[in-house]
Amino acid sequence: MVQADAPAKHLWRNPLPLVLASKSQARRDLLTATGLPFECLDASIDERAVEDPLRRQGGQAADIAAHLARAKALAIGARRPDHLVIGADQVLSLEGALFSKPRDLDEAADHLARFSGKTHELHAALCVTRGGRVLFEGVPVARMRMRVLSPVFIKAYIEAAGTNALSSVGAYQLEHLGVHLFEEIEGDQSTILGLPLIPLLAFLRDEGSLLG
Ligand SMILES: Nc1nc2c(ncn2[C@H]2C[C@H](O)[C@@H](COP(=O)(O)OP(=O)(O)OP(=O)(O)O)O2)c(=O)[nH]1
Repeated sequence: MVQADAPAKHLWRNPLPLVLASKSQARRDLLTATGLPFECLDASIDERAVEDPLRRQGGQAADIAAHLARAKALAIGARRPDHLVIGADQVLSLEGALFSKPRDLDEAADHLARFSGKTHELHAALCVTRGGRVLFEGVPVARMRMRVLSPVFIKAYIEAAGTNALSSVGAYQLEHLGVHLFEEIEGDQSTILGLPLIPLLAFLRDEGSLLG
């Protein structure tokens, strides 16, 4: 799918559209908001095969997210060797423990109970490749101070959010009901939603594909 009539196509200097190596609706929506022409392709990599050895070696959240973002971009880059390909990945860390997307609503409730009253970090890795070469990498971090959540609130929140609580690493969608969970947020909204747009657009301007 290439965004047909990209609103910001006049800013785009590259004859080829961007490629987003992702199945994430949040990432697709974020890149759509930039108005740039892009195509979406699901990288479908075996994330466990990348992540598990790194976790066994004591890999940190940022390092694991960076490896996964790079693997996704390179996987799709093999199918689009002339395009700029964007890979992204997000890992949540809380006091050294790493969290992935909850598998079911019970686990989502368990995650929220563990995050309650504490500050967790979202490590949002971004990687841009072309022709098998990594051109840009970065892992911006957002710090999310969650308010103290009662078990009654968590139950009601999970019932209201439903399966949307399973589509993100923190069991919340900040732009929807997730906003009820927080006392304070430090970081860019696009970093929190999983595709850091500010550093991405800065790279694209420096690289010459985007009008500066
Ligand atoms: N709508 C929404 N999504 C969020 C939020 N925070 C994180 N996410 C999403 C973005 C990603 O889809 C997901 C992070 O999981 P991953 O980095 O493993 O990506 P995912 O497997 O979803 O897609 P991908 O690997 O890019 O095909 O969480 C939020 O506040 N709102």
